Amino acid sequence: MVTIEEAQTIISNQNIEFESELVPLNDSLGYSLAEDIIAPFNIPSFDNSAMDGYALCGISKEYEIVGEIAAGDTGNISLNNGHAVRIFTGAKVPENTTAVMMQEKTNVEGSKLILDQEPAEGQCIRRKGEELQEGQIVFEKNYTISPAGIGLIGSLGKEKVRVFSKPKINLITTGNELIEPGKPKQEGQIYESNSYAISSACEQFGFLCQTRIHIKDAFEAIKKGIKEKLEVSDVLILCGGISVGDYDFVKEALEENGVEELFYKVYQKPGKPLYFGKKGNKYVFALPGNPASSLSCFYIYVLPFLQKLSGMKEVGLDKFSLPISHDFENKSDRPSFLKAQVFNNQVEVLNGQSSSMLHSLAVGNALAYIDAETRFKKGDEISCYMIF
Ligand SMILES: Nc1nc2c(c(=O)[nH]1)N[C@H]1C(S)=C(S)[C@@H](COP(=O)(O)OP(=O)(O)OC[C@H]3O[C@@H](n4cnc5c(N)ncnc54)[C@H](O)[C@@H]3O)O[C@H]1N2
Ligand code: MOO
Repeated sequence: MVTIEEAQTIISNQNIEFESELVPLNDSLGYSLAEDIIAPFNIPSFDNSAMDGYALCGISKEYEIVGEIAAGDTGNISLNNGHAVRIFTGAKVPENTTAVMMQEKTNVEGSKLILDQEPAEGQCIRRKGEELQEGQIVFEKNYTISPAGIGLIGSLGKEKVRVFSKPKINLITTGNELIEPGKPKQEGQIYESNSYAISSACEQFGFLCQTRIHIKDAFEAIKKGIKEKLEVSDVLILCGGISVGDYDFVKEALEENGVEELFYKVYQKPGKPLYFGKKGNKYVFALPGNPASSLSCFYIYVLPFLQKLSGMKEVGLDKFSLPISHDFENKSDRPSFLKAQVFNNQVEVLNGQSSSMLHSLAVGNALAYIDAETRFKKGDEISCYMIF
């Protein structure tokens, strides 16, 4: 049995052999860069107008309009003192432009342009290189690509980016009592639901569970399933059958497949029988079958590991310390992750904390971490991991 901190340290200390791939920019959201992105040219790459209006040469209140430049025009026009050209947002400003005046502050009389006020030098001009200079590092390796990041990389003219590959994940659920939703249910059976919760939690954070299979509580079948799925996985997630019952075959089946145990059992509630192991550069999490245990363990242990494997710098759920909105006593002798709701900068620990109960996890948005046998008074600060 290890502590929560020990388990987290074992997970985060794994030496990872990172793989990278070239992906189309459009598919790169949520991936982490496997190389620095360097600006191949200045952004903006030419001085351009920030407004629809007039490019002006010299400081005055009256100008002669001598032409027009639209966005995308490539011509090289040069202005003389007292001249103005009609210009539009994003269009290249002519040489010798002193300033741009937005059209709302101008009056046109024939070819004369009359301003409400004199322009300030340089106003409404976006200068070449003011955002990024050629050769500058735009994003460092390990940057996780956001929508704005995709936009900026696109503006550098790149159509593909080299990113760290995301882990290949497969999921095995076990248990004789479990049947697929949609099928008729007999007394003593329950619907299999953990695979839905875990695979969608993967998706929530940009990971894909390649396959989900279900195996009955039969040692040989579980052993065979692990062998097959381990071959095609970077991370194999099992769910159920990891405790100490006569039909809990997962740990032994992992051993027989040559998986080395990195830890088994964490002093926590829920999720005590959590298992983590490895075979070569493949990793296995065996999550306890109780629905709230498996999903909590996914969030606290599996997610940061998947993110680490994907080359992310910041891993794990967002964590905040917030005041609790009511008195609370954790009666458990184990440190606990409690289903909670963060609202208006306060934390409410929800009813229905049993490891088998998903409703509180489904309507809540956080896991509140509380030490064993601890009392909280309303207003005391409590650590919250945000799950949504
Ligand atoms: N004698 C002991 N018994 C148990 C201990 C213990 O220390 N000593 N630990 C308890 C704790 S804590 C947990 S958590 C569970 C975990 O057990 P398993 O990982 O072996 O899970 P199962 O027994 O297979 O299932 C537990 C529970 O969850 C339901 N389940 C399982 N898989 C699914 C699924 N895919 N979808 C929906 N529900 C699922 C299953 O029907 C059981 O009700 O062990 C305690 N026992
Ligand atoms: O640790 Mo178990 O997950 O309490 O039910």
